[in-house]
Amino acid sequence: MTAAVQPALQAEQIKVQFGGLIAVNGVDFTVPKGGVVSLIGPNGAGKTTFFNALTGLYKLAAGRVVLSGRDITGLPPHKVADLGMARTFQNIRLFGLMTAEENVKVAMHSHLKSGIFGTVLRTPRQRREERAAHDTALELLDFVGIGKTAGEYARNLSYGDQRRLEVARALALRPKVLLLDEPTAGMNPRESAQFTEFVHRVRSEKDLSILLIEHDMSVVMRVSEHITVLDRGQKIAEGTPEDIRTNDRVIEAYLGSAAKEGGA
Ligand SMILES: Nc1ncnc2c1ncn2[C@@H]1O[C@H](COP(=O)(O)OP(=O)(O)OP(=O)(O)O)[C@@H](O)[C@H]1O
Repeated sequence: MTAAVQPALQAEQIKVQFGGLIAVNGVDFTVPKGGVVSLIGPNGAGKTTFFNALTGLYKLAAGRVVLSGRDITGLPPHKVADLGMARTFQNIRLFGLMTAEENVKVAMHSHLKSGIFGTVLRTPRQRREERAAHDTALELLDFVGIGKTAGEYARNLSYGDQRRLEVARALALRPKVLLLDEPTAGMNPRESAQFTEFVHRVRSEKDLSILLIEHDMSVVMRVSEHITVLDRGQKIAEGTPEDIRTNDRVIEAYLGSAAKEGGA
């Protein structure tokens, strides 16, 4: 018998509580190695709270998070990022008055060796690292398709390019798992259509696993191999895009008439 491949991320019985409100209640969730999986559900279902619980931003009331076989439950967000889980945010969080290149370089800091004194004193080692960081930042910007914007202020980039920059910044952490929170929000239809191909290219060329929260059903159905549906903090369904599209409970809670009409 062959051993099962270890999942990239495993969350067991996740529970998050805000005072009397249980925002996520006993959710089990797995991101297979190399997979692209999505989390969907109506507004307030608990999707972002679940992301925040996985990445250490919120304290768990119960449950366990395992990243590539390592228990990361209760670790702070920077530690979780160092161990290989990077994310983007629903509301873009870039440094608007820094250039695209600088935004990526800031994220690379945890991988640089010379630290703050090297930065002040500019030792030869620090200069070498700076050159390497510059090259890597440009490579990542090229990779996400915005190489030409390296010297521009982040706040001057188009919405779609800002989203790409967020992905470049997350990739600078060299993650094993990439979490994207509503990555196509604000994108125009052409950008959203290109996004599916982009996600698959990131997954295969950067050799990682991707978990996304996404409201645009045409994107979800095209991009995902597996979908989990939350409603009021609980998992109500999971399966392939086809399973989800035809699941009565999901249609009732979330997809509504759009799915019945084949529009989702
Ligand atoms: N920091 C917080 N403090 C208190 N309640 C919160 C907090 N964050 C979220 N909630 C509540 O938890 C529930 C789940 O919210 P969450 O934002 O996770 O849903 P969501 O599925 O991401 O929704 P959306 O699709 O609108 O982003 C909601 O009832 C919300 O009001």
